[in-house]
Amino acid sequence: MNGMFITFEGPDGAGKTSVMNRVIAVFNQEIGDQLLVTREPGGNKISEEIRRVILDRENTEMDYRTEALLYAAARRQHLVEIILPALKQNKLVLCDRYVDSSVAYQGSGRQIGMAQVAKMNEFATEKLLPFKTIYFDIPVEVGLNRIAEHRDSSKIDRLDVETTEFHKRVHQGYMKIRDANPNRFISIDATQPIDAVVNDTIKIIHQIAKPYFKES
Ligand SMILES: Nc1ncnc2c1ncn2[C@@H]1O[C@H](COP(=O)(O)OP(=O)(O)O)[C@@H](O)[C@H]1O
Ligand SMILES: Cc1cn([C@H]2C[C@H](O)[C@@H](COP(=O)(O)OP(=O)(O)O)O2)c(=O)[nH]c1=O
Repeated sequence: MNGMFITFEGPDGAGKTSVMNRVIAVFNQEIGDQLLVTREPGGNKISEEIRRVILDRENTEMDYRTEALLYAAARRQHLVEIILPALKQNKLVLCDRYVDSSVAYQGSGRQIGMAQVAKMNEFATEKLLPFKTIYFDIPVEVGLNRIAEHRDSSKIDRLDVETTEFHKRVHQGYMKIRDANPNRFISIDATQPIDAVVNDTIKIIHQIAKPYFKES
């Protein structure tokens, strides 16, 4: 497999989406169509439909294992339709969330078990992991406060309305994944002002993906 696969991970409200949008603008100038930016769950028709089912606030009866399976199904389709073709074309792929989100949210947050969720996702991904994962490090309360302060209430989804306890377990899950993968995880202080977070992110990606930027 060619190309380079990098993921963004972190709790809700860490600023991944905002930073990703700013980073796209810069990298588009620098490497143009060598770049593919995408997000989970979604990015293609089938995965977007699954995403709508998962995040619908009306779906209160959804079983936690169903939720985990749906994320894995959306992930599989997104991998096959979007990520793998881009990697085959040697692209730099930046993806907002991937397997670590399931292990942290469903495995730890929902308490299904991190090892089981990781195992189930190995089936979905055929064990493809990112080369590096940029972790947006932020205390749970700071992330949740950002969402409460800024987000349009019509956009609040089924996971945003979860309890602080749930989000704390998600955070603990991320800490365990980070400790178990010190070579893959690179942490960014996501509590900084957005300009600083964007600069750190760009600097790190320039470093990890040097060959893509050598002519820019
Ligand atoms: N560094 C930052 N400082 C303050 N507010 C931020 C920062 N980054 C993002 N935000 C705000 O926090 C909210 C959540 O950010 P978002 O990018 O959607 O996070 P995520 O995608 O990680 O859930 C948004 O309203 C955004 O404007
Ligand atoms: C990919 C993935 C996301 N999620 C959750 C995290 C978010 O709360 C939600 C995705 O919604 P999204 O609006 O994309 O959130 P964010 O901007 O924070 O990335 O789904 C899981 O629980 N498991 C997963 O495998």
